[in-house]
Amino acid sequence: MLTILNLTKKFGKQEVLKGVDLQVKKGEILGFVGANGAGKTTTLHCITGLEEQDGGNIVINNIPKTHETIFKKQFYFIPDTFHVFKNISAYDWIHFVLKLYEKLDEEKLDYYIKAFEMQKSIYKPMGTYSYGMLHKMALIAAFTISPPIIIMDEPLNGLDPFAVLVFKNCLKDYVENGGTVIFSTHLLDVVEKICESIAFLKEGRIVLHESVESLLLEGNLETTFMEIQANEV
Ligand SMILES: Nc1ncnc2c1ncn2[C@@H]1O[C@H](COP(=O)(O)OP(=O)(O)OP(=O)(O)O)[C@@H](O)[C@H]1O
Repeated sequence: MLTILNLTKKFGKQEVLKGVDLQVKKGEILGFVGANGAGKTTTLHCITGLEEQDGGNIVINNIPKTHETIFKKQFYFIPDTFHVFKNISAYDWIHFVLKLYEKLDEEKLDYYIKAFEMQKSIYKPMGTYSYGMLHKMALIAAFTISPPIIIMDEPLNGLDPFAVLVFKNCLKDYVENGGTVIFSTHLLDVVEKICESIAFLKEGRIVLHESVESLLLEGNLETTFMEIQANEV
């Protein structure tokens, strides 16, 4: 579903991505982990076009990133920071996004608004929203669109325990219906519970991409993380 080959990116003289190679299969939920500053957000921004890559190829659902218009409809990206239109209601914003994706489905939208218990606040201006509410708004848009792949940068930040549970259930349904997910996180217990696989990014390269099940046979994810950090690349 997602193929990244030899992705490179520099900021000034700093080589942040040194040749990222990653394949995510259809139906996979991939936890994307790495130390602070490893380059996770940069990788996600290169995939989604928020940052221009220096080199490498990115293909989603057999469509190369160079076919920009159609490529952008293959994914929905939830960033870790939101650029908010302060006076626009979340409801209007979601409608706008759904129309862009040509996926306006009122019934499905209502379903997710109710699932995340946003019935009361969805008509309020986004400028009045808390960080967690903005995350829920983005999740409602993502699940309503149900694109081939949902890409998320630390999606659980700001979510209360109820919203986390709803998120997990929606994710399960989405994947059972053919969706694919990649999300960055520092929460290894979440990866353990909901991801099929995990990819470790270290110093600009993927150093391990394995099924969670097989890693758990060898130990816990925390130990694996610590060992990877301690080893030479
Ligand atoms: N716009 C930018 N300009 C200059 N340097 C940047 C920029 N964005 C990121 N960097 C640098 O690139 C490196 C990787 O940053 P990135 O945000 O991708 O890491 P991360 O793995 O997502 O980190 P964290 O887990 O802390 O969120 C860091 O050293 C960061 O300072």
